[in-house]
Amino acid sequence: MEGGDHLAHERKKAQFDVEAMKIVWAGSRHAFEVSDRISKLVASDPAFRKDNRPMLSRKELFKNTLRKAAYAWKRIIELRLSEEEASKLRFYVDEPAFTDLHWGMFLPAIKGQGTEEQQQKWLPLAYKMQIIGCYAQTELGHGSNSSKWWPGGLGKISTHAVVYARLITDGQDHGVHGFIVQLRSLDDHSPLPGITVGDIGMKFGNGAYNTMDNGVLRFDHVRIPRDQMLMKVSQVSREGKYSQSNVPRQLVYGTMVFVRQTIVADASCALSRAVCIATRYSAVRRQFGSQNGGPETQVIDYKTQQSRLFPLLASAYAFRFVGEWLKWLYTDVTQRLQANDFSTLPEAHACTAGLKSLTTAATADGIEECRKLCGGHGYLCSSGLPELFAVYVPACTYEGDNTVLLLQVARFLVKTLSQLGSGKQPVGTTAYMGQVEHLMQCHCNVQKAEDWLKPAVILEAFEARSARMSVACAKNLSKFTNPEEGFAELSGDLVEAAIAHCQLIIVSKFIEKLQQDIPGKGVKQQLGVLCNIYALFLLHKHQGDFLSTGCITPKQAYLANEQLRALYSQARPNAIALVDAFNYTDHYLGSILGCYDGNVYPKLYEAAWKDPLNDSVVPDGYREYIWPMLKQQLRTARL
Ligand SMILES: CCCCCCCCCCCCCCCCC/C=C/C(=O)SCCNC(=O)CCNC(=O)[C@H](O)C(C)(C)COP(=O)(O)OP(=O)(O)OC[C@H]1O[C@@H](n2cnc3c(N)ncnc32)[C@H](O)[C@@H]1OP(=O)(O)O
Ligand SMILES: Cc1cc2nc3c(=O)[nH]c(=O)nc-3n(C[C@H](O)[C@H](O)[C@H](O)COP(=O)(O)OP(=O)(O)OC[C@H]3O[C@@H](n4cnc5c(N)ncnc54)[C@H](O)[C@@H]3O)c2cc1C
Repeated sequence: MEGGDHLAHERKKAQFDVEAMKIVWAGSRHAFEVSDRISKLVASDPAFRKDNRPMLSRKELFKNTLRKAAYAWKRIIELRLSEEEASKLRFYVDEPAFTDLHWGMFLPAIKGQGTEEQQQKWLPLAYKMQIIGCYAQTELGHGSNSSKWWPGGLGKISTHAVVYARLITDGQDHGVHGFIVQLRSLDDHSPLPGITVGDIGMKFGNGAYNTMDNGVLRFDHVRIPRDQMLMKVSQVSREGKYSQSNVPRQLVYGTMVFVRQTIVADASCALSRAVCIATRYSAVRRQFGSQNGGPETQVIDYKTQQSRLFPLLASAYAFRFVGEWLKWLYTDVTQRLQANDFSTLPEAHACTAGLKSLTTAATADGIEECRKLCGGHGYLCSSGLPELFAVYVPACTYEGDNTVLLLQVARFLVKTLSQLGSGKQPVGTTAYMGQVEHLMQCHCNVQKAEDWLKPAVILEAFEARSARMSVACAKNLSKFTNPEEGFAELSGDLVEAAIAHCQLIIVSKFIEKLQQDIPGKGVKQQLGVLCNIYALFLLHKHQGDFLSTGCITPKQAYLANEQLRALYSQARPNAIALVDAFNYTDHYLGSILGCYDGNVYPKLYEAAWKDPLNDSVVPDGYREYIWPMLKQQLRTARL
């Protein structure tokens, strides 16, 4: 079948209103309209072409990114795009660039940690891109005293950086503070005296994150004017006297709370993109199983394919909703901080750190699973999956290594439990710890598979598992005379307790979403199926935790799995429509396997001939290397 919509028969199977689901996915009608308009704007502009990325050398690739970034900025100004529209434009251009760090970290660091005066001086310059900044925290070695290593945008482009370094006055070390430092001349871009700066080299994958100039930076007797220390949290007077404002020191790390929150929202985008490709292709691909000469089976109909694919589809939706909630939490904590209420900062830190860790790990693994779900063709660059994986996977490391972040969550959980004794009632995402006595001894009430569809049953099982794992850690910790030693010794268990807590957050926010009014025929019902798939898939995957803590019985674990299989069958007819609801353009997906019309094979065939190797029938190098070898073989054969 040439042309036409090869997935039309699949789209007809949908049991819900896809247009209404698009609004739910986008967050609101307004968000949908902005996203739809900007995605089409980018897709229709040849200046944003990206299919040639894997073929370009590093220098060509980087220059191409600079061109795109400058062109995007020009379009933002010409079209008078709002901040929301501009960030959508960046999203659909789909190419990491120095501008990400400028807008995503340099500006927020000044906003969060600069005084009013400092903000007035630096923000207008940064907003007009008259200076370009990056965020320089990580070191080559360790200790905030060797070389900075990794900051994006630093290597070749940034004129300024917010540099994190130890502040020492009168011989006293006051710990790490942020400083605005000019790195390069605003006239000829050469590094200022005493500054050594450059790119750290090629990274994983062709194209991918190599559009970014991650950099190295060294200082040799560089003087930073006193008023360029970010002084909202602490100050140094003209006389060199150090003082602290009446705000928690942890605000120095506030930029990370902001960025981790955006990374969670971004995880749902990356995962949904991979899932969209794998789902469409699974409906197109047929392999084996034909009976009486009929067509072969669509691979999406294999239960094994469904049990690998549908939990990822459900996770994409789950991460979307938890990302939405996290955005609300971040806005709330920001408003509180402005009113000098710091009470929710530890929770915001724990939630952003933990959810960043969980969602990026699941997304990175999920993209790779989607590649495998597409069989051999998934390994072709034209599937879009290799580049997506290569560009995404560092999210497990940047903004805090995922294990290090889970240990931050574990500290927060242990602290929360220890405060129960003093009568402090836990709130927010740890409110369930207030019921710890009940959760330690409750019994799951599931008797038949359908009982697992009750939100209260699911929630109690996840709460009991999380509470019991945290309490077990706290009990074991109390056996150590040195708490830090105990924490180090038990860190493996603590990480698992943190994972259980974060999974509970994601499950509970999905359930809360379903309690809202959701318009559109069948939309809520489909989301209910996905929510149950997400929860029961986790329960099945981690059944060791649920069983060993006595939260469920082996029979109940068996029933959960039985229910999960039934849910996969319910999701099957809706699968294509559920990925159509992401509303991704073919340009954004960048994948032949995931193209909207499903016309995969002719496109794969055509794309192969565009590969530079096929420019000539006989390749370069044939005369030099192959021809002499063939001749040699001929001579040997005659002998
Ligand atoms: C108009 C155009 C628009 C265009 C728009 C374009 C927008 C584009 C947006 C793109 C978004 C950006 C893209 C991002 C790309 C990625 C770039 C990557 C950047 C980085 O990686 S930056 C470096 C990040 N580094 C880390 O994350 C290090 C991880 N380690 C930590 O986080 C450590 O905790 C620490 C280093 C911060 C501190 O360690 P330390 O040992 O000194 O302290 P503790 O861990 O013991 O903690 C002490 C107490 O402080 C609390 N804490 C820790 N961190 C935080 C925090 N962030 N917030 C609040 N509180 C925090 C702990 O809980 C401890 O508290 P306690 O009560 O004392 O126990
Ligand atoms: C693509 C990319 C972009 C980046 N962009 C920036 C940027 O713009 N600005 C910036 O400042 N930085 C940036 N970074 C650096 C990034 O923030 C760090 O790499 C990250 O925080 C991890 O730190 P590390 O590299 O020192 O890893 P390490 O801390 O050395 O981790 C190595 C291993 O040790 C383990 N480990 C470390 N500490 C502990 C512990 N306490 N307990 C148990 N296990 C532990 C980790 O789990 C990991 O397995 C970027 C990194 C990447 C890959």
